[in-house]
Amino acid sequence: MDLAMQSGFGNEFATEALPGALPPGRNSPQKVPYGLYAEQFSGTAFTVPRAEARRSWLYRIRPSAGHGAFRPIDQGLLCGPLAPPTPNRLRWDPLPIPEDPTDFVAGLTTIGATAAGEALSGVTIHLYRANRSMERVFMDSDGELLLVPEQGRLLLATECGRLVVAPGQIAVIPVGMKFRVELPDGTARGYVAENHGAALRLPDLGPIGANGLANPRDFRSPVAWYEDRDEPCELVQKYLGQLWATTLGHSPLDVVAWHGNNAPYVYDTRDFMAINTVSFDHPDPSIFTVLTSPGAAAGVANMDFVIFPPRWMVAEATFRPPWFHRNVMNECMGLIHGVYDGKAQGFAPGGVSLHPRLSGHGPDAATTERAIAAELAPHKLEGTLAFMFETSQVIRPSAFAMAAPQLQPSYDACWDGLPKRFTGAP
Ligand SMILES: O=C(O)Cc1cc(O)ccc1O
Ligand SMILES: [Fe+2]
Repeated sequence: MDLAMQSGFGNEFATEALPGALPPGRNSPQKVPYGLYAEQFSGTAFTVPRAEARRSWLYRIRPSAGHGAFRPIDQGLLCGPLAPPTPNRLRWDPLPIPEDPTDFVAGLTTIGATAAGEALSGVTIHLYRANRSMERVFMDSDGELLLVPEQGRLLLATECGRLVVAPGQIAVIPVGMKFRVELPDGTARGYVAENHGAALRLPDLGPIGANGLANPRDFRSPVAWYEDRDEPCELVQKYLGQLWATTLGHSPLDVVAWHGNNAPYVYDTRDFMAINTVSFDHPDPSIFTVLTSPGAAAGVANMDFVIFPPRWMVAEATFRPPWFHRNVMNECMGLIHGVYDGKAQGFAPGGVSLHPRLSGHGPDAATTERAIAAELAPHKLEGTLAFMFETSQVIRPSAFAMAAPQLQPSYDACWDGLPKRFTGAP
C-alpha cells in the first residue's frame, strides 16, 4: 500500500484532501471553505515554550463536540490491576493471537505500568494482538501511543490521514487523536508504549554532530484524507485507565484539511544510522535512542525508545555482548525478529522482559561463554531487531502478566552456570 506522505519530524505540515479546503491566512475564519468546521487539537498546554508546543488545526465535516455521553464499557485485559512491585527480573514468552474475533482495542493487554491507570504518569506498556479490523474508532486521552509491530501490518486511519506501519517500523499517535486500526494481513501482534509524559522527540546529538541516529527527514506523516459516512460509529475512549464509548451518527475521521505539528508519524528502523565503537568497549545503549520523552531532570528520561538494529561488531579486545550491569533506570525489552545479541535462548519474537532498577543482568550464560571464547574478527549482526522502552520510574507488572502461563518460571536460571573463573592469578 503506497500512501502519499509528508516527510520531516515535528514539521508545521499543511495538507488538504480537497483543493482550497485549508483557509488561507487565518486559523478560524468566519466561513470555512466547503462548509467545514475549524477545530484546534492541542497536544500541549497553550502556554508551553514554543519549542515544546504541539497543536494542529483540523478542518472537519462536523466538530468533535457533537456527541452524547460516554458510557463505561468492558476493557478486557487493558489496564487491569497492577501486581505488587517486584525487584525480580521477569520474562514472558509471546502471548498468542486470540481465536475469538478481536480488534486492536479488544486485544490490548497491559503488561505493566509505572502507575495505576488513573495516575496518568510515566508509561504504561501493553501488547496488542488482533485478528480483525476495527469497525469502531479509538482515542486515548491518557497518552501518546508508540506502536511497535511484531507481526502483520497495521493500517492506521487517523484524523490526520492514513499510515501503514509494518514490523521493523514504528508509529506514534498523538494523545487524544482518533483512529481506527485495520489489518491488511488479517492478524497483527506487537507492543505499545503509552507515554503519559512529555511527547516523544528526537534526542539531542551532542558531540555526534548535526546528523545521525534517527534523521528527521525519515519520519513521515500522512496527508489529509477523510471519510464522509453518515452512519452509526462507535467512538471508544481510554480515560484515566478506563474504556468508555459513545455512538456517533457519522465517522469522526472526517478531517478534510489540517495544518500543524500535532500529527501521527511512522519511522522505519532501517533508516536508523547506528553509531557504535570502532575501537574497543561496548557503548551505553543510549547510543541507539530513536525517540525520547524527557523527564523533569536533565538526561533522566520519562521514557526512551531504543533499538538494537543489525550492525557491524568490530570492537577489539572487548567483551562484545551487552555487559553485565545494574541500571538505575528500568528496562522493558521486546524482540521483533531474529536473536538478540544478549540472549542466546528464551527471548522469542513477541516476548517481553522486565529488568527493574538496579537488578543485575546481562548476557545469559551461553552468550557469555561464547563471547569470552570468540575470535574477534569483524562480525555483522544481521536479521535481528530488538528494542527497549527504558523508564526512570519502576514498571509494575500487571496482575494479569504475573498470572499468565507465558511468565517464565525460571528466567533467573539463564545466568546459572557461569563458572567461577577467578584463579587468584592475573
Ligand atoms: O539489558 C539489556 O540487554 C539492554 C542493554 C543492551 C546494551 O547493549 C547495553 C545495556 C543494556 O541495558
Ligand atoms: Fe540492561
